[in-house]
Amino acid sequence: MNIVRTVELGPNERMTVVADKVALCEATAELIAKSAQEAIAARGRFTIALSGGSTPKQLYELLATEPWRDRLDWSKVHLFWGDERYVPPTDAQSNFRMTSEALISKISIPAKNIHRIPTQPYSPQSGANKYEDTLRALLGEHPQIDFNLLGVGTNGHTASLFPHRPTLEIRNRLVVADFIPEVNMDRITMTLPVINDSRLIVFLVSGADKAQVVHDVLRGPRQPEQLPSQLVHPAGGELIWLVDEAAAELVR
Ligand SMILES: O=C(O)C(O)[C@@H](O)[C@H](O)[C@H](O)COP(=O)(O)O
Repeated sequence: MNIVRTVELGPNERMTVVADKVALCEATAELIAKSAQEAIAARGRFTIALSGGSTPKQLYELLATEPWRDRLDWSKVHLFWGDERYVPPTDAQSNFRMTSEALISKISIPAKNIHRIPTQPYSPQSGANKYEDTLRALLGEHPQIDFNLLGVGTNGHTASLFPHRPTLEIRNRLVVADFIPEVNMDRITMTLPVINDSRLIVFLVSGADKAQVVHDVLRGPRQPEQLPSQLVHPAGGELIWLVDEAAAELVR
């Protein structure tokens, strides 16, 4: 991993800065491969929650090429999603569709290892309920996902936990649905307890347009209602902000 600098953010939390988006994807792929190896050795499988958005797409494409494709034992990898847009899986906005095109269609992974968030024909709320059941059935009452990949929006949202939404307060559900006025869409999202119980949480952030929000989340005053990403702190695991130089510019 070609690290430019590392910033300690707190116990079990750090920011790792790499040069650019290419280096960011390489570094994340390396982290995924290492976590997968450890999880499979310890527990026989690797569970990863994927995110949507433009940044991860390039990462998924990279994971589908050598050497990464062969380094991962896909038969023991279980794919989950941290959030989904409430659209059919064939829709251009679907996180599942994006991941399918970039990664799933190019690797050999058993269908039973792919756990997508249900959308239509279910309602948003029943899709969320069904996904919660899936998580409970596969991972128990208090799921500990091995690797939770997150992004941050320029407004501070992460997964589909948006500023000032009641979902930020929910502690007794694993998955919820929420209509997000600013994007005019229903979303289904893992809640903070699930995210924070993950063994490793990784924020993947790239580009100068993210520099201000990265600064505000990590160094600005605590205002979690405004900046939901400030609520992400591992309960017992580790948190890494993997950021390229342009996005890390304002954090010293
Ligand atoms: O489905 C989504 O849109 C997300 O999971 C979302 O939380 C995303 O991670 C951020 O909006 C950052 O997205 P970018 O990486 O595209 O900026």
